[in-house]
Amino acid sequence: MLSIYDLQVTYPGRLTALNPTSLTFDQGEFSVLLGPSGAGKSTLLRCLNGLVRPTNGQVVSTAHGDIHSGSVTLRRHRAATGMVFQHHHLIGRLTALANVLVGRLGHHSALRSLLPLPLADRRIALEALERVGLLDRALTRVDQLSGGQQQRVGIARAVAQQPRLILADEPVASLDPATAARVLDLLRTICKADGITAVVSLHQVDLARGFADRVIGLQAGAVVFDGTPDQLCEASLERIYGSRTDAPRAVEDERVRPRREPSYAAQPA
Ligand SMILES: Nc1ncnc2c1ncn2[C@@H]1O[C@H](COP(=O)(O)OP(=O)(O)OP(=O)(O)O)[C@@H](O)[C@H]1O
Repeated sequence: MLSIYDLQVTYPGRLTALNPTSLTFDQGEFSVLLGPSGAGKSTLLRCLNGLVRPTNGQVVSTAHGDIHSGSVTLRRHRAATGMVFQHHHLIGRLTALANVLVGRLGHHSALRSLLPLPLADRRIALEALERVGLLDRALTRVDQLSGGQQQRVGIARAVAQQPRLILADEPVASLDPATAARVLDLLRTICKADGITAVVSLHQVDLARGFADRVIGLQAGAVVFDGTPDQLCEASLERIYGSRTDAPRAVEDERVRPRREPSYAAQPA
């Protein structure tokens, strides 16, 4: 569905945030990126939607080929890619519905999106809000919603985009453990129902174990683990986090979903 080949990112100042890396993300796969701060998780995610242009290597989607082969290709790839951020990136003074409608803008020309969007877009946005359980809050300003509700609006906005790919950068980092598990469960459920490929960066190992089909561990800009959650043992965590004591503490909450059988085979490291 989406592959990266020898992808490398060196930022100005010559800091290499991502060493040459090759990975393939299969259609419908729910992958979690783990790694300590500065390991390169955000850089990898931002490369996947073309927000960061790699120093070397390629990002190739089945639908569009090399995403940097032209501005139209990049625009199409981005239109098919939903983003979910830690701090939501919502407009607080606007309603939940207005924020979700932002997800529809990529389906229209810049000129057309200056006009009110068609009713069909409003229907899609309302359906997305219904799927995240917030239809009754459609006309509430998002700055009057809780953090968990705001993140569900962020997910609805990505879903309303009708994407093939969702990239989520620490989507539950600002939430309490129980809310974090519920929001992640919702994201996974929607991705699985719609066959959306998801790449999600997390700091909580337990959530990765509970929700991922595949875990990719990064350390200092290199992939040091690539496998199923079952394969994520103490030694793997040590490779990712450097030492056992550096690994984020387990989330002790019975509402964290129990591990299910992984639906995807381990990828080669
Ligand atoms: N725009 C930038 N310019 C220069 N250096 C950058 C830039 N963005 C990130 N970096 C550096 O690249 C490295 C990887 O950063 P990145 O944000 O990808 O890590 P991360 O794993 O997402 O970290 P965190 O978990 O703290 O968000 C870090 O050393 C960071 O300081």
